[in-house]
Amino acid sequence: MPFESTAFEGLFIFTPKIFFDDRGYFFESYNQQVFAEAGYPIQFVQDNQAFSRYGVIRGLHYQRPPHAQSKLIRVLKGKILDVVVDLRPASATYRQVFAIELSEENKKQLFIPRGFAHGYAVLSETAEVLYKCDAFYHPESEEGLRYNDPELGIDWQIPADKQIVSLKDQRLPLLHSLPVYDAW
Ligand SMILES: Cc1cn([C@H]2C[C@H](O)[C@@H](COP(=O)(O)OP(=O)(O)O[C@H]3O[C@H](C)C(=O)[C@H](O)[C@H]3O)O2)c(=O)[nH]c1=O
Repeated sequence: MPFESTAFEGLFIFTPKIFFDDRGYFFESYNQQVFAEAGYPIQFVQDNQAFSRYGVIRGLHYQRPPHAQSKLIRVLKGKILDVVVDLRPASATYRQVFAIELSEENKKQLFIPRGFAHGYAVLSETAEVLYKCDAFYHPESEEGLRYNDPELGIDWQIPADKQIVSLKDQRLPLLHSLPVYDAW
């Protein structure tokens, strides 16, 4: 089925219907009406695209309120481990981690509501990641969480000596020192 909920409120997986024929395939990667009719009335305003090679870990990032972003993540080429951390204090899954493989092959997409830190690790030789955001980039509001925080114990599926992480991300705060926002 196209929409699969998760144990995390508002976090869901979208798998588009693929139309195959002898030329190849076609699918609607996003349709605002389909999402709205499924109960997800979303107004995306910005599309992002990132290319990375094996071992790159980007994240864990978010924009603090009132510039928080919901995101719809998909992989055009390659395979990633997509990871989110629930930063919503009122959530039953507060400070819990959800991870999923998104790939060119499975064509799965992950919708991430506002209030989550987001990151991904590139598991293939290279990966091309596309994602839609429902709020504009606001660099002054950018915050983040250390990808290898022992309190989270995320298995990025990349050997430590192969991990490629920006200096900025290596210096992000740990979960216990993160500001807490009650409303996202
Ligand atoms: C996010 C963003 C970045 N930029 C510029 C700023 C930098 O000069 C350059 C690279 O940015 P950054 O190093 O923040 O890129 P990522 O590490 O991939 O950041 C993303 O990583 C995780 C996975 C996310 O979910 C966020 O969307 C985003 O924070 O692109 C822009 O011009 N617009 C943007 O929306």
